[in-house]
Amino acid sequence: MTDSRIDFRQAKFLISAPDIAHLDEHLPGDVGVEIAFAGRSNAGKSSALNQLTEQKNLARTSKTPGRTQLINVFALDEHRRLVDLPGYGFAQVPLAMKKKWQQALGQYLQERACLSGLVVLMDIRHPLKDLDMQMIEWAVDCDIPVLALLTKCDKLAQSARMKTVNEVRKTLADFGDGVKVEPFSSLKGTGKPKVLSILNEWCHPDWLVEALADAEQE
Ligand SMILES: Nc1nc2c(ncn2[C@@H]2O[C@H](COP(=O)(O)OP(=O)(O)OP(=O)(O)O)[C@@H](O)[C@H]2O)c(=O)[nH]1
Repeated sequence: MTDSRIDFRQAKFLISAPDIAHLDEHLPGDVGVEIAFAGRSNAGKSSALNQLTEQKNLARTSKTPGRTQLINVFALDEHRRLVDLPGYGFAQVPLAMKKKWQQALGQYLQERACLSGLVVLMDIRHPLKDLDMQMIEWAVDCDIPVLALLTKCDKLAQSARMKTVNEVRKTLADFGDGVKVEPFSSLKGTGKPKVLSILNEWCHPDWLVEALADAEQE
């Protein structure tokens, strides 16, 4: 079957890269589908990746913000990958180091042709900071679908959670259908089926489904 659901539990660590030149050197090429996870330091990227793949230690989590400093790539299958990007917006690191990570992040986002979907993770208690908005706007400009994931939703009561979700949906509504907003908790698994369904859809762009069907027929 070419259009079956992706089993995200099969994710395997592939490579940690300081920049995309390193990715180009060590991966078969800028081909297939990559889904990237971006967000402010400490937004919960690594925890979300671990929850979505049901692996405790796939991505390294930390109480210390700014821990994810490299582009970490995980293979889902031969054609699809998940990418944990360096966290942005954390002030308390040496400027030179910060510059280097942000450069790697910008370069990945601008140059990686196989980038097929961007998950922008934001702590539900502090959503839509300037850098988050820049990230979302940039992806929309590049026609890349976005999932704004409001993390740590277990920290808010249901009513406060839905209030924030609705406010963020309202703010991002102008961007159209290409931007979705969902609450998520890595701790409780809240929102997981919805997120997996969106990621699964991104993993099946028409061009890839058609190419795989053609290859199967040959
Ligand atoms: N309560 C709660 N805490 C969470 C959740 N997700 C992450 N955390 C906590 O938030 C902190 C940061 O989580 P990480 O997953 O390491 O965040 P990150 O975005 O990968 O961080 P960087 O490495 O700085 O980029 C850790 O202490 C996690 O345990 C969640 O859903 N609920």
